[in-house]
Amino acid sequence: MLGNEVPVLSEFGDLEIIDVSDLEESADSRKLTRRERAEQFRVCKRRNEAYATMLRMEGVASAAELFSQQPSRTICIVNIGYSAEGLLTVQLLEKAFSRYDGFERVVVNIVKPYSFAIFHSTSEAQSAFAELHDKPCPEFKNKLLVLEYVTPSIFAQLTKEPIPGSTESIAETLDESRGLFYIADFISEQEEQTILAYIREDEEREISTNGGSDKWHRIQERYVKHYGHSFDYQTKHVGDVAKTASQQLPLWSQAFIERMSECIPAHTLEPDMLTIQRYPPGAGISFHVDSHTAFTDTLAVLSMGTPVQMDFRKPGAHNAALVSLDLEPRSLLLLTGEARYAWEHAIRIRRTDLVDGAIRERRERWSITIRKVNKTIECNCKYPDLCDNDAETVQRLRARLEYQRD
Ligand SMILES: O=C(O)CCC(=O)C(=O)O
Ligand SMILES: [Fe+2]
Repeated sequence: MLGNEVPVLSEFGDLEIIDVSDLEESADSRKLTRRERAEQFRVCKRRNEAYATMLRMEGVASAAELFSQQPSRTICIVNIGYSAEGLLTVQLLEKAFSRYDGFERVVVNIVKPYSFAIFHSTSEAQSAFAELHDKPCPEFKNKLLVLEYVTPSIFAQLTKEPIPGSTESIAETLDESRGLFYIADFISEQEEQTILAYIREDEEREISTNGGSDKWHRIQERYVKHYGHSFDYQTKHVGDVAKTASQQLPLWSQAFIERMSECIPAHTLEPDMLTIQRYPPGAGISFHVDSHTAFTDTLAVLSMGTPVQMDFRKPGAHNAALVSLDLEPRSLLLLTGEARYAWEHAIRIRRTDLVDGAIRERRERWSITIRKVNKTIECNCKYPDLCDNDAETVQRLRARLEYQRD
């Protein structure tokens, strides 16, 4: 068991992020076997990431702004929050902390991968801290808990507590007036089955004609396949043509693309790129805005299989408000204008969604995203927060385009 041998990463003043490669040289790690050392690297890396995520989400540059050097009755669990365990997180944390005298409650916010445990008194919190910090926690598969004392007044969720999964804290809404269109039952069940059968058929054909390999690419836990153009996940722009399943959109997509245009004529898309994504249960896509300079205004997402919750947030805001939208199978989502350019969207990586107070298990989901490539690689939107028009990578892509034109 590694226990206390794992280096402590948080130093006051500034957060000290340990370079995991330094561990190789440390006297302690030399006594460990290769396997133990690999495990130590992994734990250390995860811990670095947990601190960095918390700083980023709270919008602060240094750990000293978040954590208190003095013990307090409120403990932050830096590396456990609402995530893959979904609502269970609350119960598991309660189980872990309620073993100690003076435990009052845990606070978990559905948007945050960290959480808080509150005790009646500072001395009771200190006893729990001493027992739990940096120790394997049986409730979380023996993960080492990373704890810090905090002053509650600086965390919005400790002063005003949203119920996990509730939408009460939403300060803004997204609707048609802001460019979000949601059309339930855009295709019928029969059409959904037909499209899924075409997807399977294409895969079988690829395997038989490509010496046993298909055109799916794995991105984190999900699988993607591109038609028309491929996508480069580094540059967030059009990628290598060899990575497409075909340079044409599939024939079977024509009918629903036409229907899309009829549905909302003002947002006719004339798409030249189609991406199929397959999400096994628990998979998701992290918060992002589809590059402004890579694609034109309207983005369309057709959902199939199991329903899933999509979250939207405005970037940069301290304790960003979240808007959640349930994407039902067979629905079509259109993101245009403000909803497309000024909000980030994500599908959280977790196995359950909380919908109307009930836990819903996720099963397999497919989505088809339809876009038009922005040939100029330029954007002059009025939403600069998320605009990549001036990004160095984009300037380089534009320069290359001009060079090719000359
Ligand atoms: O799969 C989805 O529903 C959304 C996918 C998405 O946001 C994207 O590919 O940019
Ligand atoms: Fe997206």
